[in-house]
Amino acid sequence: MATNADDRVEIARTEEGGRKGGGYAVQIVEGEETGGGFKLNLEALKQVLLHPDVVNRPVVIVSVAGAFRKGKSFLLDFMLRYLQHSDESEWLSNKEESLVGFSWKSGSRPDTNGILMWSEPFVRTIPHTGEEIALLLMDTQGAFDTRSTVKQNATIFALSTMLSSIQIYNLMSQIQENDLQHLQLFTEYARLASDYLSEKPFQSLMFLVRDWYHLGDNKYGDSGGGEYLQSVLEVHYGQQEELSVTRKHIYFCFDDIRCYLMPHPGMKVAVGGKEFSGQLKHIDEDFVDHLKQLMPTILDPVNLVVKKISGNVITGKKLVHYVESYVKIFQAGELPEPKSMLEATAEANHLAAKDDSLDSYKRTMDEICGPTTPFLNPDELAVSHSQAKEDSLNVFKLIKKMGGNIMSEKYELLLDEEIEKLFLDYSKTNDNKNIFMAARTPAVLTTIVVICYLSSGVVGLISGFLANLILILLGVTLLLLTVWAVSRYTGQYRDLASMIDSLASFIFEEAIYPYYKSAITRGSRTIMKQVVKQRI
Ligand SMILES: Nc1nc2c(ncn2[C@@H]2O[C@H](COP(=O)(O)OP(=O)(O)OP(=O)(O)O)[C@@H](O)[C@H]2O)c(=O)[nH]1
Ligand SMILES: [Mg+2]
Repeated sequence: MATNADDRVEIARTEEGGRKGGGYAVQIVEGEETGGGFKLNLEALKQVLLHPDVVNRPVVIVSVAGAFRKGKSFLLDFMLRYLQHSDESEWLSNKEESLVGFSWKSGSRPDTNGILMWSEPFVRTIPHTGEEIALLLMDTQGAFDTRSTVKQNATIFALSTMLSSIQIYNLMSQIQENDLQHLQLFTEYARLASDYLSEKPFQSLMFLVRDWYHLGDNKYGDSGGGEYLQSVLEVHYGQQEELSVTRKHIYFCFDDIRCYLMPHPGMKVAVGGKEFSGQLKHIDEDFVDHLKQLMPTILDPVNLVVKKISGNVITGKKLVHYVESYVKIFQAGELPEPKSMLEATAEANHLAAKDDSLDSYKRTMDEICGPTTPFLNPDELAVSHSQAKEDSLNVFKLIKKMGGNIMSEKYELLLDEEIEKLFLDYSKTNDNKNIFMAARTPAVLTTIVVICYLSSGVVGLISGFLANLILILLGVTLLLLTVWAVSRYTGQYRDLASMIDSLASFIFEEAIYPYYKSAITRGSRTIMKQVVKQRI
């Protein structure tokens, strides 16, 4: 029973046998076969949410999510049957009827793809407010199947949590710590996407534990579930921080959290087979009895929770816009990539190793050229840097890390880059300690002032205009020198002082230093010639 819209199973509209209504599963979100993405089927979404019974009515959306192959769609089809019967005593009376609606199947291969909604809404009246609402059912792709990435699983779970007002977290046998961790990861992803970081973002959550065996601990049903949930989600003094953080996060995310413990449905249901198509005659009585109790616990109008976003009641029409914008957020690639446990641990290992190695480099370099040490010859500094870098890379290699060579190479490159950046800072600090370097700007500017002053006198004999120009240059240079001195003294206008430093460096490198060098060379040549002459 595939769930593609092309070969969907349709329930023909009927008023007979106590069952009223029909419909079929509509694919709202479709997972892509390759590339790991998914796409929104806007027309299908509008078909459900702009249905005349839904468009202007507040909606209640009941979603079932959780790991794959755990009877989610099977359960939803019982919800459908319950909702399509007006008489509660009758809905489970036909023992031969096949279970139809959302596609379900036995076997080990995943079935449901993306997110589906039932095409027909159920209009109900909330007793205490008298409000008429449209109830919609939502089926989701099972998480952790062999074809989906962590991101796809997180996206499907997050989207169904963001869109539903009652999320049923379907689990097998018990609630395990990894189930809570996944719920934390997925709801955190949903919280990021919905931007509701400071308020309770989601409404009702029900842990539905299938195949509950531990009757000695807790009884089946709502009250047994409540006690069990309390023991699992308890936050107490002395609890390890990691465990209490997960629990606090879950409590924070939902307005209301419940749990229901379901009995095993019997081997015919669990194993499946050709003659089993969901008929009640093959299902254990205990399970059927609890279906009778579970359905009103979730679907009785007294227990329905109207969909609200930021405190505002959401109608079908409004929900279309929310779905569109939520899907865009997930597709835009702006959210951080959710990681598998191994990936996250390996990344944390590598980050810690990189930080330790960087610290080792900093310690060595601080000893050699830290703020309290005197100026060091730049060539010697470069040699010390190479040695410290090599030692630091060795520290990184020696630390045991999870994640393999490819990840290590990536972080080694990062470490290398960060060390080189640090070296630039160390070089700059070292240069600043050189008093000749520090005096370069005032020396260059004073030289220009003196040259201008002397040359203006000589040039004044030939041209008054040129002499005036030189005096203007002298004035400007004096002004720059004053600004530079004030900035260096007061620590203000540092950008301006840096610009003057750069200008002075440029003049020194391009105009003064070449003359100075050639003068020195010429001078030494003359001295050498005189020495040679004297010797001859
Ligand atoms: N053990 C056990 N099996 C169940 C239960 N309910 C349904 N099943 C069986 O589980 C199998 C899978 O049912 P589905 O409803 O297709 O499961 P699903 O979680 O929707 O699976 P995916 O769509 O692949 O995620 C079927 O063989 C059902 O008969 C249950 O409560 N306990
Ligand atoms: Mg399914």
